[in-house]
Amino acid sequence: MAEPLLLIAAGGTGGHMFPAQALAETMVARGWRVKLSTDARGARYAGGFPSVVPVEQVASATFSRGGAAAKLGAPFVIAGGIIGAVAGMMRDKPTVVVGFGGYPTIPALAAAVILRRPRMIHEQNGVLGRVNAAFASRVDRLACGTWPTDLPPGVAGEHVGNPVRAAVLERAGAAYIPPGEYPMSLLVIGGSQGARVLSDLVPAAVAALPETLRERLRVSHQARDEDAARVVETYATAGVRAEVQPFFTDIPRRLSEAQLVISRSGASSVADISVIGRPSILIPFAAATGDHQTANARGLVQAGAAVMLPESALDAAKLSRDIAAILSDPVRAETMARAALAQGRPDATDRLAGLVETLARKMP
Ligand SMILES: CC(=O)N[C@H]1[C@@H](OP(=O)(O)OP(=O)(O)OC[C@H]2O[C@@H](n3ccc(=O)[nH]c3=O)[C@H](O)[C@@H]2O)O[C@H](CO)[C@@H](O)[C@@H]1O
Repeated sequence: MAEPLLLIAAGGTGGHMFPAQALAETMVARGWRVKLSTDARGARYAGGFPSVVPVEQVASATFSRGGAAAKLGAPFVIAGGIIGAVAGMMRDKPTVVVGFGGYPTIPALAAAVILRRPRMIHEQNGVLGRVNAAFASRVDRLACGTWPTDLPPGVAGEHVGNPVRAAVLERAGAAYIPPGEYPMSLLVIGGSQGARVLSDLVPAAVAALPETLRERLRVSHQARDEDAARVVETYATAGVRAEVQPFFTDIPRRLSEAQLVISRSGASSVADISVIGRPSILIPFAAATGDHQTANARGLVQAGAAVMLPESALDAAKLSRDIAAILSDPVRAETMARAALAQGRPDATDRLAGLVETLARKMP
């Protein structure tokens, strides 16, 4: 008998593609054949998938970007995509279909509904994205990366967690050194694109810290290129040692060395902070769809692992007080670190793979 086939459908952002890649790697290792369905944007990330995974490109269609013509044409592009996906699915007969969110997942999920193939969704955020919400009641399983996740009435989700990178897993639960009378590390990250608000507020907040704290601080600050010069200058004027980069490629190490993390609450950032287990101040991106970054932060906040500061009510003075409160209280910082670790799901990929295999076993 041929190996079972998993069809993975994922949209064009890193936020959807990275967890999809983690599942692909695990299923290939478990002896499955895997196929990826994505659009041109997503295909840019396909190089990270195992080389045995063929990529089927669907036409991009979105209602949220582009001009009026693109939006008017989107239903036709999607309908064409569904017809193509039905034909492909009749030929390939995938054992299971998994969608990771984004418009490019519509053809594969719709074809799976039409042809009654076993199907599931993985939602990374604490609020369902538009496409995942549309299919939530039409799939066999709904796996959630964030917990709790806001779900429509009558829809049940299962918490599996968000897959994290192998380099993060290597430092899962690394020993935490609480703040003290020695050099301390503060990590400031804004997600894959960086975040201007953190460059506006954090250096000024750090500059306003009591001198005894300031002189012991070592800051790693992710700043967009256009913001870097003023960030560097504010830290230098305050006499604070800081390393400023547009993207740190060694985040797992910096996270594990940090006494405190200040971050946006994108799904993977929250997952990384939890799996390694560090105290954090989270500043959700207010314009995210359905305010999902606030929902992403909720689990850590409710567990006492993080302080959430909404951007609308935030200034450098308030942020400075919150940083000082955590860095001056090693017992609290250590409790927060432990609470973060308890929220981590280092086994997220395995749990997701387990759900796929359970669905496959239910096949007639
Ligand atoms: C602005 C926006 O809409 N962002 C969305 C985007 O997040 P976005 O892709 O910005 O952010 P995520 O937090 O999900 O992932 C960022 C990843 O980059 C890493 N990192 C960060 C900084 C750095 O210097 N180096 C580094 O390696 C983080 O540790 C993390 O692993 O997709 C996520 C998943 O759907 C959503 O939750 C976010 O709301």
